[in-house]
Amino acid sequence: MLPFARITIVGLGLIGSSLARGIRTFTPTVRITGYDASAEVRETARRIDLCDDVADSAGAAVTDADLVILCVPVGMMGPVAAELADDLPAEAIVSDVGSCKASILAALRGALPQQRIVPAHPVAGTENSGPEAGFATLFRDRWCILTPEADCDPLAVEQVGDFWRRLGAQVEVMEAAHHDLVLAVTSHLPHLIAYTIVGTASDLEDVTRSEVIKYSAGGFRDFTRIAASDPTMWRDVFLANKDAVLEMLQRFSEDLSSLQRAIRWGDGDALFDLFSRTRAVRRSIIEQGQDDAKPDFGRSH
Ligand SMILES: NC(=O)C1=CN([C@@H]2O[C@H](COP(=O)(O)OP(=O)(O)OC[C@H]3O[C@@H](n4cnc5c(N)ncnc54)[C@H](O)[C@@H]3O)[C@@H](O)[C@H]2O)C=CC1
Ligand SMILES: O=C(O)C(=O)Cc1ccc(O)cc1
Repeated sequence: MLPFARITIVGLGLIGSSLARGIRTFTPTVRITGYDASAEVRETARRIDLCDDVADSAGAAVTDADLVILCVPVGMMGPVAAELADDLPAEAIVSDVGSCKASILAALRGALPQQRIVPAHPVAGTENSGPEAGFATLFRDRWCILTPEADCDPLAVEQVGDFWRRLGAQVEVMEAAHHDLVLAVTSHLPHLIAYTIVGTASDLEDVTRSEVIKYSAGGFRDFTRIAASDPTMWRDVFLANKDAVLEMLQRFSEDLSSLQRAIRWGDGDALFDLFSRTRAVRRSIIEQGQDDAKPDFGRSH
């Protein structure tokens, strides 16, 4: 039996629209209601028939929901939860898809003190945004990490896990603070590095900059894809996961300094040893089937 009959998605961008498409494809009997603060996005959602209903307010979207999934930028999770609180059925489960978890859990709990809340983070995405960027298979063979409070109703956790498995995801349960530390190094720091490198290149004087574009290949090009990610989303992630990101950035800076020293003193062995270790990391990722050979971006939309 399906865990939920009526699902409301708040925020119809990349992740919200991928959820709507995934639900339609893999659990077609589920009734989907959508809401987005942007009238333009609501209009697009209606035009492309993303949901069964598109409501004109957050409250109206949730009145008969079994599951409400918040798919808005991290900094808007608390305000949106407060906006719909009065219209939420007492038995509805509230979830979200935010990229960091501890601050969102605190914000949702503050706005919805009595509600069953099962936060989630699908570790799947692209650099694109908006209702037309999503696709049904985005979550297939990707992790979805659930970070419920210790005293959360186990049935609610099981039902939300069941929901994500039906979209093709592999589900893991973890403490919110631990999630934030792990994702700080595997996702947030890489984005910060990409923003920095592309920013540094674009600060170069005009002539050089045109050469940067002309000869951009391999590594730099890969960084530009990540650095094209949504500015609102990533501003919120860094502000919300400040402590974990600063901790990982400190370690990264120390490691970068030691590489700088190895280059300055011609310590080829140090460089070779590190590059051999990192090559092994890449190979073990590929062996586990989490590689770019089956990327999010290359999937059929
Ligand atoms: N983009 C990615 O690759 C991934 C994003 N996430 C998380 O998913 C969430 C959504 O990200 P995307 O879908 O990529 O962003 P997006 O920018 O494509 O969509 C966000 C949508 O939320 C709407 N919105 C903003 N404030 C709102 C409010 N107060 N009420 C209702 N709607 C509102 C916007 O109008 C927009 O349509 C973020 O929390 C992000 O951290 C999680 C995994 C991957
Ligand atoms: O586009 C990429 O390379 C990503 O890393 C996608 C992504 C962005 C944010 C997340 O919280 C999870 C996945």
